[in-house]
Amino acid sequence: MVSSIPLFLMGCGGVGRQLLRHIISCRPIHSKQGVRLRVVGVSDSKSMVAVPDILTSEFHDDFLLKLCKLKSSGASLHELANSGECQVFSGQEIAMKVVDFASTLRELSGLTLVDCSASAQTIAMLSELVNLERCCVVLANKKPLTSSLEYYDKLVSQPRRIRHESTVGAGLPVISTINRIISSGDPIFRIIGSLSGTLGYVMSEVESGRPFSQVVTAAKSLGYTEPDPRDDLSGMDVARKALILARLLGHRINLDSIKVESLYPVEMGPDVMPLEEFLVNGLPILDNDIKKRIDIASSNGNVLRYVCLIEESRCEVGIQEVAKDSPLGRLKGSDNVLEIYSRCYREQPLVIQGAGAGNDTTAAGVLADILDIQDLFRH
Ligand SMILES: NC(=O)C1=CN([C@@H]2O[C@H](COP(=O)(O)OP(=O)(O)OC[C@H]3O[C@@H](n4cnc5c(N)ncnc54)[C@H](OP(=O)(O)O)[C@@H]3O)[C@@H](O)[C@H]2O)C=CC1
Ligand SMILES: N[C@@H](CC=O)C(=O)O
Repeated sequence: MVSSIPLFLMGCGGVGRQLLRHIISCRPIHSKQGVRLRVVGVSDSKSMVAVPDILTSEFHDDFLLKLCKLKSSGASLHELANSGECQVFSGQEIAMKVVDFASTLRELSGLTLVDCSASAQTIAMLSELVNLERCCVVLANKKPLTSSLEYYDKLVSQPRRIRHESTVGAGLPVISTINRIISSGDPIFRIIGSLSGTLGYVMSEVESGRPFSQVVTAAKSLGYTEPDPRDDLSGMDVARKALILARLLGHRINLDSIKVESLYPVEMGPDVMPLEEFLVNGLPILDNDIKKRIDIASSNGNVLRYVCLIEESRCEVGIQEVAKDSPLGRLKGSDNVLEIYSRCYREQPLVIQGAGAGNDTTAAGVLADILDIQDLFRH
């Protein structure tokens, strides 16, 4: 018996495109597992392409590769309008069409909505659709889970139908591990770690002598940063991950209850300075300050790490001086590390460590999540 899983992908940037490539290259593995991933629609910030007949057709792999190539060149999906292989929608039509597809497919097979955008615009639609029978949601995007508690509650109200492993730790098994610990009745009382691939990479590279501005630019081209790297440098991206973990532990808090430390001043923020200007002129202004802070830590025999701490009612993220020879201090490159303390892991924490950012590992995490819900699509 084959599970045919219709997929709608929102966002075809670095992660979304890598997901499509993984889907194509894993076809033989999935076939052995009795699973067929049927991509029926893809959207970017302006347009959406969908198969001509949502009930029966799927995008061919050649079309998906063409789509990836087009998006890698910076073009809009709208340019596929004349290909004769898809329907194209834009603006308000997109959300209406997705809801329409989900309603049509719910009787037959269901639909998996995969959010690989970094947008808040997907939140309302996802939180409604997850409640539609046989509709599943897989997220790399952290924003749906870090907006209001009302949206959060709606999204997690169907736990079998939502997966979001890649929202924290990219491909690392963080969410599934915590869920297992919680389900076993083992109370988690402390989580501490370094949860930003970008900030981990930046700190360890600046330590080895490279200028901050150069390293941030490199992190962006390696696919570690958010679309606007200030989301990482402000600490907000880590704060979102901290909020996802804290809410998973049952803390009824919002983003604004988290103490966050930014690496740049407010006058360089997204509301004040255009991204291009920040990358070209803003970043180099920060080089000396960051180097000075790292040198001071080094003269104490320490290193700087951007640390996330969740403990009882405390939830904070910021720079800390840590011993070079500690689990956090030994981190290199884009690795994340997470220490979980619970009744069973009281003295020696359960430690999860590995690559915490990058298109490849993140897309792999998303794909594993999609496969994890395959049972819901078996007939
Ligand atoms: N990179 C990483 O290491 C990790 C990333 N993530 C998360 O994965 C997500 C994607 O990251 P990444 O691929 O690097 O980001 P990119 O900026 O490369 O891609 C974002 C994509 O989302 C599209 N988009 C924007 N708004 C919408 C919308 N309203 N509806 C549908 N699509 C939209 C963009 O469209 P357009 O092409 O038109 O601009 C673009 O294709 C982010 O939420 C990020 O936090 C999570 C873990 C790790
Ligand atoms: N920008 C993030 C990517 C993963 O969420 C990071 O640097 O960790």
